[in-house]
Amino acid sequence: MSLDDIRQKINEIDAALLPLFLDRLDCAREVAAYKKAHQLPILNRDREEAILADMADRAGRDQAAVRAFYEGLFAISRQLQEDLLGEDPSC
Ligand SMILES: C=C(O[C@@H]1C=C(C(=O)O)C=C[C@H]1O)C(=O)O
Repeated sequence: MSLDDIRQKINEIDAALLPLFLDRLDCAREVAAYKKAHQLPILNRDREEAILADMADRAGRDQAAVRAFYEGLFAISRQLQEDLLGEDPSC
C-alpha cells in the first residue's frame, strides 16, 4: 500500500469515528442532565475502570494505547459535564 493509500484509509477511519465521537458527547450531555436532576457527582471512577478493563481486554497488543485513548475520552466527557454543571470534578 502506498503512503497516499494509507492516508486515505486514515481519512476514512477518521470520517467514521467523528460521528461516533459526537454521539458520545451527546450522551455525556444527557448524563450531565441526569446527574443534575439527581444531584450525582460528575466523576464515577468505578464506571470508568469497568470500561477501561473491558476495552483493555479487547485491545490485544494495543492495551496501553487503548487505555490512553479512553482516558482522553473520559477527560473530555467530564470537562463537558463540568462546563454544563459548573461543578467541582472531584466531588
Ligand atoms: C459519562 C459519565 O460521566 C463520567 C464520564 C464517563 C465516560 O465518559 O464514559 C464515565 C464515568 C464518569 O466518570 C457517566 O457517569 O456515565
